[in-house]
Amino acid sequence: MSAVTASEPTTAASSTDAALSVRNLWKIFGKGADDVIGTPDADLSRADLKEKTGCVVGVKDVSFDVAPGEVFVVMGLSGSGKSTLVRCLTRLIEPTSGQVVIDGHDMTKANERELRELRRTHTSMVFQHFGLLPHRQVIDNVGYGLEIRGVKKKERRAKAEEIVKLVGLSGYEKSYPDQLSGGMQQRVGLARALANDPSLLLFDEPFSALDPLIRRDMQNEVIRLHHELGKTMVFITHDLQEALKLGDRILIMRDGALVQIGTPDEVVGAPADDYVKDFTSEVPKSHVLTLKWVMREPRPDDSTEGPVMTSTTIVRQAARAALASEHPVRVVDDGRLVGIVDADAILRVVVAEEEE
Ligand SMILES: Nc1ncnc2c1ncn2[C@@H]1O[C@H](COP(=O)(O)OP(=O)(O)OP(=O)(O)O)[C@@H](O)[C@H]1O
Repeated sequence: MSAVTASEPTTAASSTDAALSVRNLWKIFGKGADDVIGTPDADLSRADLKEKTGCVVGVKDVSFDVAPGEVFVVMGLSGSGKSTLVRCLTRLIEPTSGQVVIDGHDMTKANERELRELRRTHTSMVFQHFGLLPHRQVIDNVGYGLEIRGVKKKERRAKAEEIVKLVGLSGYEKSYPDQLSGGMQQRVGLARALANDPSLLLFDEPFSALDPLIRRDMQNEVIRLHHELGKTMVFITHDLQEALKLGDRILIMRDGALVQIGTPDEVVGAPADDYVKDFTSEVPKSHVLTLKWVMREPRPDDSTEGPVMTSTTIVRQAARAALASEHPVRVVDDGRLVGIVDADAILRVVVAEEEE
């Protein structure tokens, strides 16, 4: 693409104001795991390390920050380390080394008691297999976390009822989990996570077991809840479409290591390597790429009469107006002309898509 792609990779929050800050996180499974980090063995590939020491790398020296209110997606193939990573954040799996800070609290330094408290008050997790209590009604499943925290029954009920309504389960308060469909059970899972009012919501492939249509509904539900509540979310998935749909930014993992972090359009527009390129090859580019990826430098002889759009406009949304105009699109950010998009540039993205 003859595009002006000059832009800094999206900046994450600096570690001081981040909702979640992860530094040099490692998880190595197996005997002698503690002795690997800091030695040349740590640089071996996952397969070579396993052959030499019997240890398996789950997470390999991963660092990133998540900004407050951000939806941060972690994706990768099966075995790439996503579940291990998300479990290390709250030390459901004990990291081998590294630092995890949630809302200014160093999870990795906390003692057992502090850790339990931090988990309860700052995080909630939504699992693939719901993890609901079968002998409890919906309302009591939703209020369970509050009960553990010692919240009085009346207050618990009121909060649970409010959240049940929020996730669209009104009328099902007295149902038991096995009386609900998979999608509804996962709504209960979501409600239970939200009832704790965590600052960080963790999702571990929550919709993987659902039918495609229900899955789409639930993704939309997450988007809606995010708009309403603005919670910081870390969302694990192996599905790129899901990652692109939900993520403000996406972290791509392979063999435990971080391969790329970027916004959806960065991952699709400038894949870091062939692994990411393979993932993104099937993605309809016009649905993800923004004008930033197809614009060229302005020239003095450019028409000043074309439609004006921002560089973050998705190509598909720009296409109709761009193609209907006799003049090229003027890309203007903060009152400044930053680029020009010719009809050709739009067509190249759309046509390339049809050829794939
Ligand atoms: N308890 C364990 N002991 C040894 N190896 C483990 C353990 N748990 C995970 N692993 C290994 O760590 C690597 C990462 O696994 P993990 O489950 O985190 O990947 P994933 O990306 O979440 O995969 P999936 O999508 O299949 O759940 C894999 O090679 C796995 O076999």
